[in-house]
Amino acid sequence: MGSRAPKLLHGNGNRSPINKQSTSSAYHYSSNCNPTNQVLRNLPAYVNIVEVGPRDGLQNEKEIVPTAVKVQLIKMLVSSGLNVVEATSFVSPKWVPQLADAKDVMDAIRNVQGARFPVLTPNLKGFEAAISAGAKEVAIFASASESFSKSNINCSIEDSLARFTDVASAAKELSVPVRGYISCVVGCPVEGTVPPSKVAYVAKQLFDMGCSEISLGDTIGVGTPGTVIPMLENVMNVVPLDKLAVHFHDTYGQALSNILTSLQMGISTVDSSVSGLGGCPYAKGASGNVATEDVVYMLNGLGIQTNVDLEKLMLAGGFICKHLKRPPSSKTAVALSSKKANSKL
Ligand SMILES: CC(C)(COP(=O)([O-])OP(=O)([O-])OC[C@H]1O[C@@H](n2cnc3c(N)ncnc32)[C@H](O)[C@@H]1OP(=O)([O-])[O-])[C@@H](O)C(=O)NCCC(=O)NCCSC(=O)C[C@@](C)(O)CC(=O)[O-]
Repeated sequence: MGSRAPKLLHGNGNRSPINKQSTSSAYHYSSNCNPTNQVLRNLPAYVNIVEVGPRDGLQNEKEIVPTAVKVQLIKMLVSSGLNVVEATSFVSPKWVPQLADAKDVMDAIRNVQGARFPVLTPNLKGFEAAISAGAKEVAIFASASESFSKSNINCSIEDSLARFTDVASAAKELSVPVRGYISCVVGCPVEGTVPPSKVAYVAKQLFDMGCSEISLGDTIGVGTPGTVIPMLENVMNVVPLDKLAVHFHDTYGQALSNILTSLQMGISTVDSSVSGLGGCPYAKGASGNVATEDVVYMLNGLGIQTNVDLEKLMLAGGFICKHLKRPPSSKTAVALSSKKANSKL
């Protein structure tokens, strides 16, 4: 069913609006990529970045981040040009206390223009609360690993799919788009290797229930191109390529290579988290998401449009890291701050 032919090729024009990107030489080394190069020619001309920092990035933080700081972070991310910012989750506050202020966050960003603000909803209760709070898009989150499904949402994969069918039907009635996540697409902290066929099975279920996009999450960051390619091939056999996104954590430093591989296979939607914040509270040992700054830096280098101004994005990363009392941790922020420090010597 899924076509392997990439939709957006270098030099083929673009469906998405493109703002001016930062071209300051400190932030951007211009691309000399030849779009006819064999290796590069399947790359998309535009990559849609789904910024998950305010949700995935913060959900694991022990100290409660004040609502005003979350709202300021979201506003700074939007002003950097990111046009999809996952804002929060309508989950049980007992399970994820950090996001107990979901309604307040949504109230505060109600009038922010220029971006979509999807939110996570694990069940109908969460969906109804999200819609009452003004959410226009939601996301449901399944797993390809039985053990992770139980630890993350306290039910089996099949039970979760039944719950998500209810959410997807309620969303359809209101014409609310639903994103479907799948966790543990290559590995599970308990079960180890996850078979690609299992990921494809869950992906097909989510697609059939009406998900407009399916994000494939390497929750514990164990994937390499060697495991990501067969997983994507299996999923692409059952879900159209343009409905797929990738979501990599960077535990083993493989996230950017996995993203590049995914782009070469025709994916053009990538999740990432400002300053590499994140980690799932129910995936012990998993490190943060790939940093949005590093994704943008790589895409700039490849001459791929993103809409994102790297300089403004780094201000957002600096802002949240200052609040969390830790240095910005994207490779790009570290490199540019040491470059600045050296230039002052
Ligand atoms: C799914 C449940 C709710 C089941 O939790 P449960 O305890 O099995 O559910 P329950 O139906 O028995 O309800 C227990 C209590 O929670 C309440 N409740 C029930 N639902 C809600 C709701 N929506 N909002 C607020 N409250 C809710 C419910 O009202 C009740 O309250 P009580 O009577 O005890 O006072 C729970 O397990 C949960 O909230 N889990 C969320 C875990 C989570 O957010 N994990 C992180 C997100 S997934 C992720 O990060 C991975 C991803 C997406 O980024 C991709 C990747 O990297 O892999």
